[in-house]
Order: sequence, then structure tokens, then C-alpha cells
Amino acid sequence: MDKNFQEKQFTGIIKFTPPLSKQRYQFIKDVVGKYKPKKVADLGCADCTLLWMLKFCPCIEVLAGLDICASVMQQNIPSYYLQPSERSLTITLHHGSVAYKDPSMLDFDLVTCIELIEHLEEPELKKFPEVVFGFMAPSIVVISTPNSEFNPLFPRVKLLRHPDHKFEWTRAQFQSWALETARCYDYSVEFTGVGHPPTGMENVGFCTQIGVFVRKYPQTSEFAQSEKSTEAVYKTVFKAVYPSLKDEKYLQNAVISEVVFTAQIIKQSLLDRLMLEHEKYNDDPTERKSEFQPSVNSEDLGNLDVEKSTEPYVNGNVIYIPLRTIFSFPKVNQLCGTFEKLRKLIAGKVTLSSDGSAVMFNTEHENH
Ligand SMILES: C[S@@+](CC[C@H](N)C(=O)[O-])C[C@H]1O[C@@H](n2cnc3c(N)ncnc32)[C@H](O)[C@@H]1O
Ligand SMILES: [Mg+2]
Repeated sequence: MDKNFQEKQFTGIIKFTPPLSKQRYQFIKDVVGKYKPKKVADLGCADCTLLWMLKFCPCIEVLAGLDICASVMQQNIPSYYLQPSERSLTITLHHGSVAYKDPSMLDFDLVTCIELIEHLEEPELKKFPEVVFGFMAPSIVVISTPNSEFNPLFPRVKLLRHPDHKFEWTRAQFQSWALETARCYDYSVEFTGVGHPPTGMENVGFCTQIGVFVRKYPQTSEFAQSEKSTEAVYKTVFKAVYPSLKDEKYLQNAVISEVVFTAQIIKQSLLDRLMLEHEKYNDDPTERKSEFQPSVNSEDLGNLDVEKSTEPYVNGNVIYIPLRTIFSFPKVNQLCGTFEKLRKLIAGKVTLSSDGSAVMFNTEHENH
């Protein structure tokens, strides 16, 4: 190979797109997509970025995070409303070390350890396989760690990529540790990674090396799991339960908020249009064709096929948004299934016209 080219590669700044951390999270999302685990635990979860991504995966019902640093876990707890879905979702964050067993970590399908092991002191690393593979024993374990063979491509890295790293392994070192661990606890393991090396440098391997471990023996029975009972040593620092939409009360709340939100959008679009007409005709009412019969441009409603009878209208200070129009919005439609169900769920909870066909808004006290 051309020597200059090689030199240029060595001094060049390595930049990954998407960033390497995103590629690692995406790798886990793909594993989730492939194996569809219901219960996922992320060990060394730090600010929970991965967990908050995973909560949108429809197969997941239980998410747990563990970190030895409680403050880093709590700095990023979202306060936003989780879109309701068919399944319920429980998210728990624990403060503790992967060097210790805790019953809260039993019964998981997938355990992820992203850029964790290189932060463990030797005694912790020694205990790690027994805790994760022996005690937790999920059907899948994913472990990622830096591949030290890639380091010469980082001009500023002298020995280790991060001051808190206790070691960085070559592919041979990681693979021999992983194969021995897999053999000991009856798992199979396959190796891959993220962060491709530059062209011509393929021999160094991925920037992040990854081992995907799959348990060879069948699911441990609940009885066998309870046999493992040990004293709780982790401290729970956060717990949230998002009930399922199968819970009627929760469904009702979700439908009401979606109906009100949708009606507001339609109303705003109507008012904007009225305002435009008002400006266009320079407020000369004689020039207006249909002063109080405005219709919402169907494009404003996301290209909905809005029939005349389902158009919103204004009467005095009151705006009427037909329920049929609201029902034609995909989110409302998906939540309720049928129009009758929509009517039933919002009955008495949302102000409707006397015949019950439209949501009413009084604009008297609004500024616009
Ligand atoms: C480099 S960060 C990785 C964070 C996250 N997994 C990610 O990929 O973005 C390593 C995390 O492991 C945590 N950690 C270190 N030793 C630990 C231990 N013994 N038990 C649990 N977490 C530990 C650290 O506090 C830190 O948040
Ligand atoms: Mg690290």
C-alpha cells in the first residue's frame, strides 16, 4: 500500500457517523428487535440513555437499570408522558454494583453491559461472570468493550481511551475471556462490533468489540429462580409503572387527552384560516362569501378526506369540531377502534354539542 496514504490514515481524526455510542445503542435495539425480550436489564446504565430508548420497543414490559453511581442515573429521568400502548411497562433504577447478586436482577430475558467491564476493578471483574451468567442467567447477554487494537488510530490515545478504564483488551483477550465465561456457564458466544476501521486498516477490527451470549439451556423455572433467593443489596432509586391500555381507565385518560389535543389542532387551523380571510378581504364583510361557514383546508388535517358534513364550523363565539373528524385522526382511531367506543369513552368528560356530534370550544375569553 502507498505509504503516504497509510500515514494520512494514522494521523487523521477518526469520526464516526452516527457517533459510536449511538451505534452501540442501535446494536442493542437491533438485538431487541431480533429476540423480542420482555424484560431487559442494563448494567452500568449511567444516565439511562439506552433505557429511555428501549422503552419505546413494543415487546418490552420490564426495564431495569443498575449503576454504581446513583447521581448519574438520576440526572436524566424524563418527566414526559409515555405514549400509552397495549403492554404495561415498569422501569426501575437500582443503585449497586455488578459484583453483588440481588434478587431484583432475576428473571430477565436480556442483560446488556455496554462499555462496563473495562471500568471494573480486578476483584469486581472476577465476580462479574458468576453474578451475570450464573445468578441472573438471562437468555441473552450482550457485552461491549473497547478493542485496544483500534487505539493506534486515535492520535491522542497513549495507553487507554479513558482515565477510568482499568484495562482495554485486544480481540484475542476479550474473546478468550468471553469463551471461557460462556463455557463455564453453558452459553454460546458470537463476536462482532461497531465502528468500522478506515479503508485499508480493516485488520485492526471494530472500534468497539461486542460479544453476544446466548444461553444454551432452557428457561429456568420460577421455582429454580426463587431457590436462588439472596438478600437485597441494591437500593431502588426510581420506579415508574405505565399501565397498559387494556386498563380501561387508563385508556379513557389517553383518549380524552388525544381528543382534546386533536380538537385544538383543528380549531387552531380553523382560526388561522379565518384570520387569513379576514386580512385578505381587509375586514370588509360584504366581500366575504361565507362569513361563518369556513372550512379547514384538508391539507391542514394531514391530507384527510374530510367530508362537508365533518367540517368544523363557527357559530357566534363557539367553535364546533365534529367527532367524526376527530375520529378520522390515526391516533384517535387506533386508540378507540370504533366510533361508538370513542363516544362512550369521552361521554361526560369532554364538552359536546347538544346532539353529541361535535366537540365545542367557546372562544369568548381567548386572545387571538
Ligand atoms: C462508560 S460508562 C457506560 C455507560 C453506558 N452503559 C453507555 O454505554 O453509555 C460505565 C458505567 O458503569 C458504571 N459502573 C462502574 N463500575 C460499576 C459497577 N461495579 N457496578 C455497576 N456499575 C458500574 C459507571 O458508574 C458508569 O456509569
Ligand atoms: Mg468506558
